[in-house]
Amino acid sequence: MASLSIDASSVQDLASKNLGTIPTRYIRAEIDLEIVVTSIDNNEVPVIDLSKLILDGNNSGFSNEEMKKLHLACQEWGFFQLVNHGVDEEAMKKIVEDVMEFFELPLELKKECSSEIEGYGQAFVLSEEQKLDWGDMLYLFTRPDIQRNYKVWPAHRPLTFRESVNKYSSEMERIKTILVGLMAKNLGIDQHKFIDLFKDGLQSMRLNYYPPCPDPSKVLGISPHSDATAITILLQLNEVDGLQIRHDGHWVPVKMLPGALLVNIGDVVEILSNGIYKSIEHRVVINKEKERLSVATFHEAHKSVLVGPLRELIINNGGTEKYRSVTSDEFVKLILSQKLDGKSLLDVLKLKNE
Ligand SMILES: O=C(O)CCC(=O)C(=O)O
Ligand SMILES: [Fe+2]
Repeated sequence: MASLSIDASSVQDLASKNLGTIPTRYIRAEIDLEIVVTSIDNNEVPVIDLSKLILDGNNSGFSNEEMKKLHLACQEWGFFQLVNHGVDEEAMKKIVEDVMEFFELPLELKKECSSEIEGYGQAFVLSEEQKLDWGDMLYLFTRPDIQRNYKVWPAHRPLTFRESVNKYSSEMERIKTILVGLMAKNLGIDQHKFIDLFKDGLQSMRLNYYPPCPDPSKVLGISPHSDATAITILLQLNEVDGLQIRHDGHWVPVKMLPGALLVNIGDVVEILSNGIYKSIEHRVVINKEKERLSVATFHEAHKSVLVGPLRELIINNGGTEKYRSVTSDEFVKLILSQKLDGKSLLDVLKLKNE
């Protein structure tokens, strides 16, 4: 999402200039006050082993215990690390290499990918006063194919960029479908119907680059937010951690396991599930010495889906609907207006009848 109106320069470029002081637009006065939990028992993001949840012919490897763990993770954390996910290793390796290569390109070449909504730049820079995130991104619509706007994809280098994104994006689509099927099972609703809600939904990717910062305690890579999608699957490209998630009133740092994917429930699944699953606030903190890179793959529901609690889940919940229903067009409009006035989308849609 290149700047909608104001051109904030590349943070990567800014950071490379060894500035003595950090420009005030990046400095957050409030961060010091927040509590970060480091290593408290039971305060680690759940780890789910997907190989225990795949139904093979005779069901031999299937673990009900792992299913329960998944259900709890979606209810209480809104996040889980996924291991033994079976994503093609070559596809993982190639996306890592090509995204790294993209951000190493000279600024002029990266800027060729700038545009209004998609492309290279920063998220939603709407005013001169707005605090800025310490990070750059390349934001692309990746699926269905017809949504791709190759004008904002790198044209020449990395040479294999299109191929790598295509392969990785189809792997993410496959994993998303498996996961929503498992969630339906856990929610006690029809798996095929639930999977269909997300079939051919928009998939987009946000390639994130967070440069080191000489005073990391004063900046944020991404401000606290919940994802306005259905499901997000995140890949951290190097060993530098930085993601923190809200849990029990604290910020809990995620220690990414090598090769794992991090999955989180977005606002749409929170709403569809009538609040049984939670879309949790998260933010990114910055490292003093090292850059951090990640790829977030966002999966939306199909645009024909009404974003509102599913009838079966209202009934199971004592008949109380917790959110108002909106069409997907209205939902997109709300995302944009909520960015303008800084309100949480979930708060806007929550019904106050409890
Ligand atoms: O880089 C990360 O770890 C998180 C990125 C994120 O939250 C996002 O792109 O929405
Ligand atoms: Fe996010």
